[in-house]
Amino acid sequence: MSLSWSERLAGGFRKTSERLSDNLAGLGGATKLTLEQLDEIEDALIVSDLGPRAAARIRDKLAEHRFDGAADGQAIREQVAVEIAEILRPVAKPLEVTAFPRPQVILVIGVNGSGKTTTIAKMGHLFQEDDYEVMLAAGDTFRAAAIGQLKVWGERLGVPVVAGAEGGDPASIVFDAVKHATEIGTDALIVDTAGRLQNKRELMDELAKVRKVLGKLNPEAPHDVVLVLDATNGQNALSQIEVFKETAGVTGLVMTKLDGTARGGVLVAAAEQYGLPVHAIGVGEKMDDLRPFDPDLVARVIAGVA
Ligand SMILES: Nc1nc2c(ncn2[C@@H]2O[C@H](COP(=O)(O)OP(=O)(O)OP(=O)(O)O)[C@@H](O)[C@H]2O)c(=O)[nH]1
Repeated sequence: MSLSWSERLAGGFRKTSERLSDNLAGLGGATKLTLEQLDEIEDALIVSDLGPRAAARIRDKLAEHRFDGAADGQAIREQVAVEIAEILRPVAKPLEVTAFPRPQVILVIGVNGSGKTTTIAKMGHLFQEDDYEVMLAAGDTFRAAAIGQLKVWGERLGVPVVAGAEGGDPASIVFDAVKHATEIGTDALIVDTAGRLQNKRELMDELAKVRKVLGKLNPEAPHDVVLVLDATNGQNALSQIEVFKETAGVTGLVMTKLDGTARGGVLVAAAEQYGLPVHAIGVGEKMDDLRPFDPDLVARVIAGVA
């Protein structure tokens, strides 16, 4: 039996929400929380991957809160959901196609295996649902398999894929793709990049070259630099944001693999620490498994009150 969207989402945040619920159980009693209870809640939030900054902020808000009647575990979790939503709401921004002239050029970066290629296909599918014309570019020329994989997704979506040979120059592929997309009036051009972190200098040089070439055709491009993060990496996701922000000028995030054994709480830590837009979240390997990020639902799932 296939699981619903929110059931899968609950899976991805289970580690976070169960830990939080276990640690909040048995708390409460008065209309105001005691200092000791606030300490316990803050600790529970930290061990649930929300990070020290978000945990401290939520603690401060809870300290001011006067509960309606005696605060039990459920009431505390409800209030935690409200405070998490406050942190997440400002970063929830779907990727919008607004570029004029077309195309909107979206560079997609991320470490190998983060789900980058699959996410590109899923993003393309989301755009198609809104009646946008999509084109893909295989700028990850580092691995032949990556080019092949993108072509397969292109066929499934029924969209053109601009690709070159393995080891080819990504900047020239991107140039061809932008030129072609401009000529035929494609709305969104989504570019796969090698995005390897092993060699920062190489990555920076490659992206700088891609930007330079793009600028010749369209000074506004790339319009977006989207970093794909694997939620199963937990706190590592934060250090990836740090590095890619510096090397690639990330403008927004997509978090994938929020289905299996993810530690989704890290999304709250990322929102609090970096404030980068979260465009969408992925909860599976299929085409329609990427959805715009719903901050209120995610907050309630994390707090265990969804
Ligand atoms: N469970 C789950 N698996 C996913 C999700 N997104 C991607 N995957 C899987 O993760 C694996 C890696 O995905 P890719 O899209 O190939 O990742 P990539 O970052 O392009 O990897 P490279 O091509 O090696 O650089 C694949 O097996 C995908 O099916 C998701 O949201 N949930």
